[in-house]
Amino acid sequence: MSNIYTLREMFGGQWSSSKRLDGKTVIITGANTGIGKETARDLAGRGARIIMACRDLDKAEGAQKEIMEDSGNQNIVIRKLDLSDTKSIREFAEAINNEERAVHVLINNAGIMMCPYSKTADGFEMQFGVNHLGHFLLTFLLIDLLKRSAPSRIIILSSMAHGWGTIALDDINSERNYHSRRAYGQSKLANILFTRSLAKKLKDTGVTAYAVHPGIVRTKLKRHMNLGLLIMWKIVRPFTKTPVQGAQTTIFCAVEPELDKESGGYYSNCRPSRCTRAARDDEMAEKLWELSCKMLGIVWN
Ligand SMILES: NC(=O)c1ccc[n+]([C@@H]2O[C@H](COP(=O)([O-])OP(=O)(O)OC[C@H]3O[C@@H](n4cnc5c(N)ncnc54)[C@H](O)[C@@H]3O)[C@@H](O)[C@H]2O)c1
Repeated sequence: MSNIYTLREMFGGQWSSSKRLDGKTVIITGANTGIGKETARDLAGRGARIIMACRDLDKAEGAQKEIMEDSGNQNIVIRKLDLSDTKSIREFAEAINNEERAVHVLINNAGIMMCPYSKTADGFEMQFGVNHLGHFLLTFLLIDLLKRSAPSRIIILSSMAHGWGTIALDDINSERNYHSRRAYGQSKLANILFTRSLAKKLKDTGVTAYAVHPGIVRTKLKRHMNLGLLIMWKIVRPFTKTPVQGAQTTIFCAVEPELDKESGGYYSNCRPSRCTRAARDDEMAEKLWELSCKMLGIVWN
């Protein structure tokens, strides 16, 4: 990685704000566990209508009940969304477009990390397919509603692991060259490049976009980590964040009024952070945009 992160950037960071979100609607993907669930709990406590976009409805129901009890907010709904299947994404977006008058915050949170090679229902490499392409399509399908709801925000969970990857434009689905750690890095790099392109294309629409590194957080995300990384994880564990701490930068990007004036940046510990040179490559961001549209068979200028 070409970046050096300070200890505070990697492990620290607290932020607090009493800002309310009454009357606002927030969609959070992967809201039944980890960072997504804690984000949902916090924003529910601020009065927002929360749409939990989840793959596993049984797990989501447990989380919904818990969030309702904790926040006293009954305006928490679950909708089925499997980001590894474009049919499911289209069905989810169609329901939202038919049922919701407005969406003020879209939080593209769901993710998988370092899984063995597999493909989505549409034949895309799984990490790129779920972490980037699935959210790219979801954002595309909701963008008109987000524009009509402006001021509105799109928050995309990336990672400091974006430094592990490059975008393999010609070889994105290949099993032959698959490397689980690099593929995760590639998908998280794509998250930042997508955020940058979104900010440019949405200029003057009232819709702003932010990429987030949540820190190193104690969630189930690490289930596919290899031995080397698991040993490293054990060493740094005392310095890692709880899911509540890990949710703070997402919450900051969702509610901080000052961020109305910014778009396209990368945030960690509730402030702008450094990303790698590859993540600031606007030419690559444009190529990735074109590739994503081509793979998904959509036109989005
Ligand atoms: N935990 C960390 O240390 C860390 C560090 C950097 C970035 N992140 C990012 O934060 C985000 C949240 O991760 P987390 O740590 O809370 O992990 P987690 O495993 O606890 O939660 C991930 C969520 O994504 C959902 N998901 C996975 N595949 C899905 C699919 N096909 N369709 C719909 N939902 C799907 C899961 O069901 C789960 O709810 C991810 O994007 C991750 O890359 C996490």
